[in-house]
Amino acid sequence: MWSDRVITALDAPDWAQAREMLDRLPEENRRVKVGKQLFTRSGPRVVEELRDRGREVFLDLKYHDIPNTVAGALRAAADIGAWMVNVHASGGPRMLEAAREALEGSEARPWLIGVTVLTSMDARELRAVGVEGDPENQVLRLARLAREAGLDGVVASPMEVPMLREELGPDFLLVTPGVRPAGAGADDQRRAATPGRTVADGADYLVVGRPLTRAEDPARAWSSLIAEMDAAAGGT
Ligand SMILES: O=c1ccn([C@@H]2O[C@H](COP(=O)(O)O)[C@@H](O)[C@H]2O)c(=O)[nH]1
Repeated sequence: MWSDRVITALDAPDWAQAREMLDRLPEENRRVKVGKQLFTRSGPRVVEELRDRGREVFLDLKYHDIPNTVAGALRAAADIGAWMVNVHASGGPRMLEAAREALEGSEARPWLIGVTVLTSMDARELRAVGVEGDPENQVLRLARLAREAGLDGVVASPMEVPMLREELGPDFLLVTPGVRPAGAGADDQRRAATPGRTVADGADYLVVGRPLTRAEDPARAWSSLIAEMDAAAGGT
């Protein structure tokens, strides 16, 4: 079902406004993402409220710290019932391995995903933090690290999906923010593509925020997103 492949980013200032966002979207939108702003303001009860409403929660806190600290945070994320969690792959192999080990034996183990290069960054910005070359090379390097450490997949932009599929095979999860319907503004995203292209290229999950949550009619925006995904996959 295409609806299960969309993760809606509930980027709201607090739970009351996140709930309003959710209420304007169809019930079939089962997968949602809680990020730093909402979690920092309203805390773990947001995950509980969303689960009570039948939603699966990608807890997008992008942990990036020493191995021991990341491991502890991930155990806490699993305890509160996150369905998907993530860490920055640039935290390095020992941190990634500690992350994987921390989740072993969790009652309901969340998917563990590595963030590669933020979709807001282009080659110029990467250079500013000391990484030469184009984002694709760095994405591949970090995705390989994530896979070697036993993570389930990576966050990357839609533009890297064909390359990652070819290099890492069909079973490694590709989670893609930076999705923009044709004609929509890119906002602060720099490596973006349309939902149709993202699906046709083989992404597993599309993370979509503002194009849905800031649409005048979020339910209509949802329907056209799903229709575009369906058409791109040949109506399967
Ligand atoms: O590289 C990344 C990693 C995470 N994100 C998050 O995804 C959503 C995208 O929201 P839009 O409104 O559709 O741009 C947002 O919550 C980011 O924190 C990302 O964009 N890029």
